[in-house]
Amino acid sequence: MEEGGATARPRRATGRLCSTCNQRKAALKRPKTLEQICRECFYSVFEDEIHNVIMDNNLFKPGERVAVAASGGKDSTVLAYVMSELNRRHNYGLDLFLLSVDEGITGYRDDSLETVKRNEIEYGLPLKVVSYKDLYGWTMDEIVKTIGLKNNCTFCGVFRRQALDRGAALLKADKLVTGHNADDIAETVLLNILRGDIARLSRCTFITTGEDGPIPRCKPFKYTYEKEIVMYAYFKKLDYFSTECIYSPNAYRGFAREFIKDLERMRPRAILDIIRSGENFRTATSTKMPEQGTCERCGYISSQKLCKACLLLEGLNRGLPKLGIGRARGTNGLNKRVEQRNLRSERTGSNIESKQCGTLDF
Ligand SMILES: Nc1ncnc2c1ncn2[C@@H]1O[C@H](COP(=O)(O)OP(=O)(O)OP(=O)(O)O)[C@@H](O)[C@H]1O
Repeated sequence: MEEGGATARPRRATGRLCSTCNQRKAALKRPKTLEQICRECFYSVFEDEIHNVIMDNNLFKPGERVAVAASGGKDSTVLAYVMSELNRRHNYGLDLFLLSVDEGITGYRDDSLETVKRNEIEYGLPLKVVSYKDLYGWTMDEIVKTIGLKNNCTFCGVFRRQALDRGAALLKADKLVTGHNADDIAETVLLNILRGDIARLSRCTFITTGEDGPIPRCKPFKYTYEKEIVMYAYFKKLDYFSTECIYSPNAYRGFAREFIKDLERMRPRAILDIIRSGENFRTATSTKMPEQGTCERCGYISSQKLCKACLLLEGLNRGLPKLGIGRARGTNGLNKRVEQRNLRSERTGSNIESKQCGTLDF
């Protein structure tokens, strides 16, 4: 078990009094601020910070139906728990639901869905499960059998994004919330810089996205550190699933993640500062940004004639799985060029995108 990683046990504080209440013994060192703090005060600051983020950003309105994207992992389990606590405590007046996507990964998602089903009962939140098999006709197991491990995260990320929207529509949800945390966002800022992806860089720090699409999605954990989420889940003894996806050998993203963890070890604020840099990033007015339209085939939002999910699906169904892999840089009509380039690489066996990468959109 890696020290300080997402699965690490909290570091114990050393016999001092809690720096917040000055009464109880400190039980941990808060990763975000390095304060020695007792459990009770940790729960309070953790929950209050999330409540303040929700209020300051007007994330919800009373009466809204909110789907919590629940994978069974630590982030979304803590999110479901904290959302239902805050909803009750502060009378948000929200109708909360759990929404899970079954990607069809045997030995991984089937097990984590069992966790979500237990949480459905424990938290009293109705659960809706949508599957890749039903939506697209393919499970990830079948996709990986066809395309191998390379690029499988692209299929999974693109399909999941749309599956969550479709599931939220079935629930008639007004908003979708995901468990993306501060570390995830800092990592995505870095990856978008490394890829020179200006369009995504400029929107990846937004706390709410997709307001012009079918269902806005929000990230209440935008400023919440992963280590604190793990500690919270650990101390509260929440029931979550902690195995890594069996198909995610994403070396490039992993490198960015490790880099951020190293920075955090030296200076915990580094995570917040990377997010702030992303927030303050401005694009030159001369930079051409993609125009949002709808997919000709499925009607889902897309900046191209066909959305990425339809392009990937067409590739799978035509036996040309590399068809939709790679990046169309935003301008209309590029779909065709990406398609032609990928068909060429399909024939020659080379691949234009050597790194595996899931979607960098939240
Ligand atoms: N299969 C899924 N079904 C529903 N929501 C999902 C699913 N996979 C991911 N999500 C949502 O997207 C968020 C980020 O997913 P990611 O794959 O980065 O997982 P993670 O950081 O390990 O989060 P978690 O600990 O919740 O699994 C999750 O917190 C969750 O809200």
